[in-house]
Amino acid sequence: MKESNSHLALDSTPVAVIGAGSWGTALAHHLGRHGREVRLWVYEPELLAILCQKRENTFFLPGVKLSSHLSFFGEAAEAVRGAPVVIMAAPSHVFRQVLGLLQSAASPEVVFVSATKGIENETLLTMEGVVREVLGPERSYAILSGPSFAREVVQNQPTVVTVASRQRSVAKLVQRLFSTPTFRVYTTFDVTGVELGGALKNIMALGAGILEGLGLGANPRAALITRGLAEIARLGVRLGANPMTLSGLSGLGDLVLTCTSSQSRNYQVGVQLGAGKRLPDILAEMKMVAEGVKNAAAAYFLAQKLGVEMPIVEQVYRILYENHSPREAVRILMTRALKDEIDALAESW
Ligand SMILES: NC(=O)c1ccc[n+]([C@@H]2O[C@H](COP(=O)([O-])OP(=O)(O)OC[C@H]3O[C@@H](n4cnc5c(N)ncnc54)[C@H](O)[C@@H]3O)[C@@H](O)[C@H]2O)c1
Ligand SMILES: O=P(O)(O)OC[C@H](O)CO
Repeated sequence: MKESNSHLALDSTPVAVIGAGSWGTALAHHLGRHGREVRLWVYEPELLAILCQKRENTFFLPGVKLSSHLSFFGEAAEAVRGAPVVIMAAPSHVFRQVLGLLQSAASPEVVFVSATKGIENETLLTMEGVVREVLGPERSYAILSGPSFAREVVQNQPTVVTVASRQRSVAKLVQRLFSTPTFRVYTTFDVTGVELGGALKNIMALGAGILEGLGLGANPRAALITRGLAEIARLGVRLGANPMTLSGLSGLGDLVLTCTSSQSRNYQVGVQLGAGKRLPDILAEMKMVAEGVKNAAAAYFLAQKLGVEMPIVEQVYRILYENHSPREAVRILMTRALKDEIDALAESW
C-alpha cells in the first residue's frame, strides 16, 4: 500500500467512535478526557437516550461518568461526517453491516481504525478484509489491539497495546492520537499478525475458562497458553504474519491476559461451559459479546480450508457447536500422537 498520506496530522476536528459497547465507550472516554472531541455512535436508541441524559453507559460500562468531550449520535453517517479518524468498535459479526451505514458519509481521506477483534464467519476475513471489500482497497486502515480490558482503561490502569497499519504514517498518527502516560501504543506494519492474534486469543480464552470450569489446575492452563500460541502462530504464519508479532502484545500479551483473568468475557463463557452449562443458556444471559464463540467456527473452518493443524481450536469448536463433552476434549488433546517439542514448534515458527 502506498504512503499517500505522509502529511497526516491531527487538528482539533472531532473523531468518531462507532459502537458504544464497553470498548468503544472506554476508547471514546480515554480520548475525551485527554481533551479530544469525540462523536460516539450508539446502536441502541434506549442507550442513546440514557447517554444523552446521564452521560453514563448503563448497558455496557456502568458506573463511569463520561467525559464532557463526548457527544452521542444515533445516526452513524452523522457521527462520521467530517471526521478525520473513524474508530470502529462494533463486534465482528455486525462490522460489515455497520460500515455500510456510514460508507457514503465518510470522506475518502478518512483513517479507519478497527478496535474489533474477530474473523467474519461468512467470508473468513479479518476486519481489514471487510473494510477493503466494503470501502475499497485504497482506504487508510489501522488495527488497534493488545491486552486491554475496557474497565481498566477507564480506571487509568497502565495499558500497553499495538497499532498496525500498512502505511507507517497512519500507524504513527493513531499512535499519537491514543498515547498518554497511562496508555502506551507501539506501532508495526504487521496488520495480519495483529488481527489474527487478537481474534484467535479469544478462542484460547474460552479453552482456559473451560479448564477452570472443569476444576483443573494451573498446569493445563499454562500448557494451553503455550500450545495455543503455537497454533495461533501456525495459522498466522500461513497467512503471512510475522511470528514475532504473535509473541508480542497483540498475540502473547492478549492471550495471557484473557486466559488468566475472570474479567475476560470469553474466559467467563468457558468457565460456564466447563461447569456443564449449555451454550444457548449462557448466551441468553449475556448482553455483551464473547467474540470467541463465533470466531471459533471461523477459525476452525479457516484452518480446515488451509490445511493447518489447530487441535485446541478444533476441540473448542466441537464443544461449542457439536455438544462435545469438555472432559472428553481434554482427553483427546492429552492423548494425541507424541511429538518432539522443538520439531512441533518449528512447524509454526
Ligand atoms: N470490552 C473490552 O474490554 C474489549 C477490549 C478490546 C477489544 N474489544 C473488542 O471490541 C469489540 C466490541 O466489543 P465490546 O466489548 O465493546 O462490546 P460489548 O459486548 O461491550 O457490547 C456489545 C456491542 O455490540 C453492539 N451491537 C449489538 N448488536 C448490534 C447490531 N445489530 N448492530 C450494531 N451494533 C450492535 C452493541 O451496540 C454494543 O456496542 C469486540 O471485537 C471486542 O473483542 C473489547
Ligand atoms: O472480555 P474479552 O474476553 O472479550 O477480552 C477483552 C479484550 O479483548 C482484552 O484485551
